[in-house]
Amino acid sequence: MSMLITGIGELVTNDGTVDGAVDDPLHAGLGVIRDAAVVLSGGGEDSAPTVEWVGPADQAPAADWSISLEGRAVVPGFVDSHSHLVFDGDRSAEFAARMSGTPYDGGGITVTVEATRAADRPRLRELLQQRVSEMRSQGTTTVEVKSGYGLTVEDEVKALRLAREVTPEVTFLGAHVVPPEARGSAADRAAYLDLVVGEMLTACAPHARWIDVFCEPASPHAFDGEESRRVLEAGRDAGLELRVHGNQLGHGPGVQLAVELGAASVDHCTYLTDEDVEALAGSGTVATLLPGVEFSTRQPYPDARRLLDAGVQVAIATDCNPGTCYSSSMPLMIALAVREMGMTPAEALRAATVTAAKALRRTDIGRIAVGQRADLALVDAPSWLHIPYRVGVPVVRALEV
Ligand SMILES: N=CN[C@@H](CCC(=O)O)C(=O)O
Ligand SMILES: [Zn+2]
Repeated sequence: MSMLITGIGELVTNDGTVDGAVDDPLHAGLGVIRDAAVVLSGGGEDSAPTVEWVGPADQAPAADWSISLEGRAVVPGFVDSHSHLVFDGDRSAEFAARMSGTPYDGGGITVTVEATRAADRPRLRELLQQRVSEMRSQGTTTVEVKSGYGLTVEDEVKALRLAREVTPEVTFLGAHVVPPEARGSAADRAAYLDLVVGEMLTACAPHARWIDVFCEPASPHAFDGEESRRVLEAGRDAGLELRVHGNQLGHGPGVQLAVELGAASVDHCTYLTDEDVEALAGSGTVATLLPGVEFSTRQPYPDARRLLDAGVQVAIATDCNPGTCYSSSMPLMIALAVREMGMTPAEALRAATVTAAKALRRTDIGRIAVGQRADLALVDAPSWLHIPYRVGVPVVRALEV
């Protein structure tokens, strides 16, 4: 079966070479076609529909079905490459305290660990599914989901198996923080790290694609450079691909380690030296910025302009989690990237789609081109620019095909 979607006022393809693309700096790199159409085909039990044709509406081929979007815009579905959706518990009071000056140091993660351990599987599944559907309703069609609020072998496996029900982009984050029961002494901390790279990794690796570590010497609860290296190397040896939480709370070794070990992405990047920027620019590692975190912790925003001008590949993601950013909204992240981090609207949209796909090493999403997955988001407006322009207004949602 094929479906023709026509009447698209503005189609963002993220393919700058596409025939008929608008030549205008406002849309630079987006491959925008006006008065466009796409044809989608396939889809069934085991395979997602794909894009079969893209171009001006007046050249569109016939298809089995046809709908008109009556001048609305279409963009590639957002790729949210960083989230922590498997959790229970409430930390809204922590947010309120931060708004009046209490700094974030990662300590509140323990509150979520306790609540998540206490929640049964159906409860966690329900919460996870609600959060994923909240994301779809704001245009996100791919999401990465981390464990990291279990921190026992059993609880980490439970989180990963649940995450796998909603996405293939599943990340083992046993090295999120040292759990409360292992904070008594240096020996307890070392034993926890042994567990993470030993029995926990063995049990978790079959359920995950990625391994991540909170590399943050500025937090007493997270991991330093050598500990992080150990986690990442063990994960790599177990067949997992690498991602890093780094340079969130202060300068540190996260970025250099991520680049050295060939991680797909290093996320946060709030505090960077010139050497960090230079290392990222010469690497295949994407810098994923999480502006909702700075919004919700009152930290300074990362300088996206500095990274882009140096030639770094920059993605943006929500980091949706109960501590540093309980927002699932990629449109909000785009607006913050534009307003607070020096990105143009076009750069921010690419960061939320095609570059975020790179942060997940995915080539089948993030663009609207022949052969790509048919992951589209519908903008209830004549231009994609309404995404940051109408901040806080639900103008974009995943297109159900
Ligand atoms: N920084 C580490 N982890 C999360 C926060 C987790 C939490 O506070 O619950 C983050 O990405 O910001
Ligand atoms: Zn995170």
